[in-house]
Amino acid sequence: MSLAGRAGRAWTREWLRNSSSRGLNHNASTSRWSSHGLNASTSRWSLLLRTTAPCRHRNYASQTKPTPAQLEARIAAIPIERYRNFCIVAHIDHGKSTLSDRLLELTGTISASDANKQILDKLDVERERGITVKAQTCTMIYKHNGDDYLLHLVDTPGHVDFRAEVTRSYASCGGALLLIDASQGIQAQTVSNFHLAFAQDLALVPVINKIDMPSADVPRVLDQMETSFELDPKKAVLVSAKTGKGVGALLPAVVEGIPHPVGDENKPLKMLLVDSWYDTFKGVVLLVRLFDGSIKTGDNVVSLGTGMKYTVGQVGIQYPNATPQTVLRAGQVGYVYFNPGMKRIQDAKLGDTFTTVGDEDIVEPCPGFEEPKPMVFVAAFPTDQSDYTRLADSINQLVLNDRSVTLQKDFSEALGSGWRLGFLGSLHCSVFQDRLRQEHGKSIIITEPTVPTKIVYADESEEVVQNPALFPDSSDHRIRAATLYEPYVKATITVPEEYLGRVIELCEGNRGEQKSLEFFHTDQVILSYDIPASQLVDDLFGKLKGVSKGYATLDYEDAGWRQSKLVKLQLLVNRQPVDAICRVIHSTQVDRLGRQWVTKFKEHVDRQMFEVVIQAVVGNKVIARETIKPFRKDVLAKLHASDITRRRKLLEKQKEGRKRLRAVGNVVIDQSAFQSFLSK
Ligand SMILES: Nc1nc2c(ncn2[C@@H]2O[C@H](COP(=O)(O)OP(=O)(O)OP(=O)(O)O)[C@@H](O)[C@H]2O)c(=O)[nH]1
Repeated sequence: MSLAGRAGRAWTREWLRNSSSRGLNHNASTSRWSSHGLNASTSRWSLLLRTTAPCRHRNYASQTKPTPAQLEARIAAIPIERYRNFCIVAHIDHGKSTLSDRLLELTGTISASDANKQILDKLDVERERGITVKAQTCTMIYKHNGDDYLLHLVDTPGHVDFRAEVTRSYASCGGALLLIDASQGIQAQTVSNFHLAFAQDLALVPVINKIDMPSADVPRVLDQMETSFELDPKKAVLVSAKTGKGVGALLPAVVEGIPHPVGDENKPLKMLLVDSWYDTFKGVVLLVRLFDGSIKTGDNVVSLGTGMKYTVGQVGIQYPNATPQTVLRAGQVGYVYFNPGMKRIQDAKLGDTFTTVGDEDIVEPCPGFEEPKPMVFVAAFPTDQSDYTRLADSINQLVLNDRSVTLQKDFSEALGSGWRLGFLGSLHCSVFQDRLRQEHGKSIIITEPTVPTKIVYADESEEVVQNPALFPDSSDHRIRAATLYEPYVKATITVPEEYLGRVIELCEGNRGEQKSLEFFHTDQVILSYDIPASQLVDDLFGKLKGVSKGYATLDYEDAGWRQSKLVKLQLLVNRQPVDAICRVIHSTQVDRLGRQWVTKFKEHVDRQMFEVVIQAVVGNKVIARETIKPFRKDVLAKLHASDITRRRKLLEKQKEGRKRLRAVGNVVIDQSAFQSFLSK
């Protein structure tokens, strides 16, 4: 039976609730590009263009781009019945950004030369990695059967860490293009995106992309779509986003298959805050969806969430860059910023509703979005403490534009002052790390990613510990009577049957618990596992790719806390804990990790004038130990054998030196040792 049929709407809605409770909410944004001196709104769209090869064989005639005055007049003449708000959702790399680019060209919103200019202008983490981390939006005008249609397109990120971007995009859309790669077929994120859209009653237009590839197998994908999602194969649009083949049929399918938004321009303003980003000159810019009413420069509006009042400075649309408009109307998606500008990104609460001052009591707020919940934590320290301020400035700048990153000051005996940062997932964390490393090179130390732990004490009080160094020691009597919990995820894995055995072995080896296994095509399997989040963070995705020759795909959602046998593993150097090297892990992993730590740390510590003992311990129990023999400086080499007094004096001095260092436990370890140890 199909996924849709089997699961049913109730199940899917439950799935949606769970996935939104994960609170993924990435907002990597534009000032990142602004820091390179780029215009914020121009750069937002650049992500759409970054992976796009110039279209050499267009199979469609693109429409011409109107002047700003023509644009405004044309938009004003379009009734809400001819609006279509839609997004493109797909598994990672199935071609969303490339297809979006083709649609922009087709509607005359960009020209090939615009695209090339932007491609040349941009250099950023997403482009280097070829992934989208941020939903990008754009308005287009499309002439269909003689009438203008106002289309609002959202290109969503494919990677699971940025799912909140997709969830939020759905709030401003009436439908979605569900894009599937003709050679790969349905993959993990196709399944989860389908469920998300299905649960929100969104109209779906199935699109099969990459039909130009020699390995494309369209009948197979059509069959998968029908059996798994009960989608009518006859409704699928077959395209090559790369060559442009078939793309001309897509927008008629959007106009006919996706319903127009519902709203009344004459009612009081009801405006949902979908996204926001920081601009150095304008302050916080809001991406909004108008449900009712209209908004224009000079209007006084109020946030129903915070009660704060603002005067509108400018309204406009992304076309594809910020294009001012006189007015935004019910059903439209556009941007708004205030004058004076909103200063703090925290004041822009995603999911908040705005209305006109005076209408607060008559407008019902929209349901809103869940707050983001960080899942992966790392600590960052400057290698040289004199770099602290410089590093603080750039971390603050990055966090200002990515509200889903949490930031706290941290201090480590070993590494000095630094910060503890929380992220939505491993990719989110590594994109941020890359960004910091690009700017600071070897002058930054970043600790291994960890997940939080929940402690429920005997008196039923609870504590969530994000920094393992602050996890109570086993000598603390309260922890001995406490119950410990670790976060779990529900992982959905798709894999060809031939790798099934190895994937199951990997999941079980990572403490996974199988929930279901089903074939969704003759040789394709969907597996569902409950897995500890700590295992996921420990590069489960990379390992999965390894055992399946790159064919397995993974998607996950928060599955809450589970009771677990956790212990705190610490690294001691001459009996002093090295607080930067400390983990709360499952008891079964202690021996392996303990041995690994001491062996690896030994490699990075130079011999000293005294013996250095490296231990991995759980409480008082030593799990593994390594010793670095003292470096016996041959102070006597040059002395004549008969000079006994001088010989004794020198030996005494050397012994004294060793004793002093040992006595204070002050093993001098070069920071680069931590850097080499902590970098994988
Ligand atoms: N042969 C072929 N390649 C394509 C086609 N569409 C996209 N690609 C290629 O597939 C790769 C991924 O395309 P993107 O548009 O970045 O995919 P995406 O889904 O936006 O990626 P994420 O946003 O990171 O999930 C790029 O190398 C594209 O050039 C197509 O129709 N045919």
